[in-house]
Amino acid sequence: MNPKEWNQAGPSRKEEGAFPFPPKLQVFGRDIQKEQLKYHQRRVAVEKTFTFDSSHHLHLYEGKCKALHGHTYRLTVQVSGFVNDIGLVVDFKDLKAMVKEKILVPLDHQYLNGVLPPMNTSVENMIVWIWERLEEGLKELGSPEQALRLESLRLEETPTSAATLRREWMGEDR
Ligand SMILES: Nc1nc2c(c(=O)[nH]1)N=C([C@H](O)[C@H](O)COP(=O)(O)OP(=O)(O)OP(=O)(O)O)CN2
Repeated sequence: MNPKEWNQAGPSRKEEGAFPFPPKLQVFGRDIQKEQLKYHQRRVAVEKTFTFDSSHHLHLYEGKCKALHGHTYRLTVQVSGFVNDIGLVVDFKDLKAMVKEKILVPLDHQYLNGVLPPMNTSVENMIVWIWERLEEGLKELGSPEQALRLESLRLEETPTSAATLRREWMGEDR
């Protein structure tokens, strides 16, 4: 039985080994209208994780990290906002392009002490620099009504060591 015949057979088919198949595919404009694509008017957060490989070393630090070494960093970016007409806060594809331009291109396969502003290249310092860059990049995404904002970042240096930054902390002086 081909898929078309199966569709016509509908859900009443009860043969041995049969599996449920949608009786018909939803057709835009007939079964669902544009106004229905946006289900709610709530703020929702989406997350995407990226990796980049970089070398670095720490100053005034007694331990193995004072020597030049490398990490595969994992960066998780959380963005919140109101969904657009088709039910997306931000297209993951657009978020990826922005993070690539602002963070991955400058940092991936680079010597962090050489490409970041003068600072110790700890995850605590790096995550604030990353926040500033992403907040700038987010201005180019979404519409004003969506009110997109960066909610949190997590930067993992190793599988067991990470820093977290939250939006509310960026407003704190100490
Ligand atoms: N608070 C911080 N401490 C350390 C940082 C940092 O950014 N912030 N960075 C380092 C080093 O870069 C080091 O590579 C990572 O440290 P560590 O977690 O100790 O690495 P290990 O591979 O030894 O991790 P284990 O899972 O414990 O083996 C040092 N400190």
